[in-house]
Amino acid sequence: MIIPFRKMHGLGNDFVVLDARGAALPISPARAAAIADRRTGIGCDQFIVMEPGGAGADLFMRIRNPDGSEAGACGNATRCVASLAMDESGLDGATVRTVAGDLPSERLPDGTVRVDMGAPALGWQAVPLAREADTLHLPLAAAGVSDPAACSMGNPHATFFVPDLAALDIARIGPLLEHDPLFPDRANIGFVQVLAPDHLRLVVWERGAGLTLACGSGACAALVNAARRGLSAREATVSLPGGDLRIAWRDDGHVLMAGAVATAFTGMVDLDAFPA
Ligand SMILES: N[C@@H](CCC[C@H](N)C(=O)O)C(=O)O
Repeated sequence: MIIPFRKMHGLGNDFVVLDARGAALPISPARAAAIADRRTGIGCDQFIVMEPGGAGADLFMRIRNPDGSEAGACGNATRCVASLAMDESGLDGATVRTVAGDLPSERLPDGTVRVDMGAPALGWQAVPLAREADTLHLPLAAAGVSDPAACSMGNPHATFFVPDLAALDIARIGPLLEHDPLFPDRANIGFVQVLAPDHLRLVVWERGAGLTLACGSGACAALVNAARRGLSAREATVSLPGGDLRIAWRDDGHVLMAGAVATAFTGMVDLDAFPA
């Protein structure tokens, strides 16, 4: 079965996007993982399938990591597929339905796309954690880092605050922390250096994906956790290796994320060339 795909990205956090709105596609976790693999497939940080949205949504977005696991949220992919939906409708707004909820997006005058990621969940059961703990100060540490804060943005995040990101070996400690028994569903692990109350520098070790150039939900979690700790304002620029996101934690609890999106290229993929 040969079908078209799009390669999209938000700040270098890249996605293979398939369109299953017209007809269901035979995508197993193994097939998604093989296509997402940069050595054997097209390669991407997340494998995205657009499905029919149903009433009240422009489309449903299914998210898989390169290890085949399904994720509840992907902020950058949400902005990418919302941008596609807006291109199709000619409107400046679109709602993307995910397993974690409906996410309204809008195109801003400067061409960037802003998504309302909803309210973070701050309770330990919601993250989720394996046992009761204060999500503002998790009992968790690894070489050079300790005392993270956690929240869910529809997916689990822990955020460490460090004086110098360059001093960390994130490729070594990231996987250890992702798989810590405190996280029954594993977790995305963010490392934040506070540059100013309105400017955070962030690197994320993503669950099921590893180091990425940007993680939208991780940027939201970083701002939420920094603000909860009194380390930042409720609105800040979050600088990631791939570029900047503007994050605002509104007084009504919703977190807004704005940034660039792009289509890198389009092509055709033979699904039968990958494991069923
Ligand atoms: N890149 C994403 C997050 C993708 C999912 C994550 N790895 C998970 O497993 O929760 C983003 O932009 O939010």
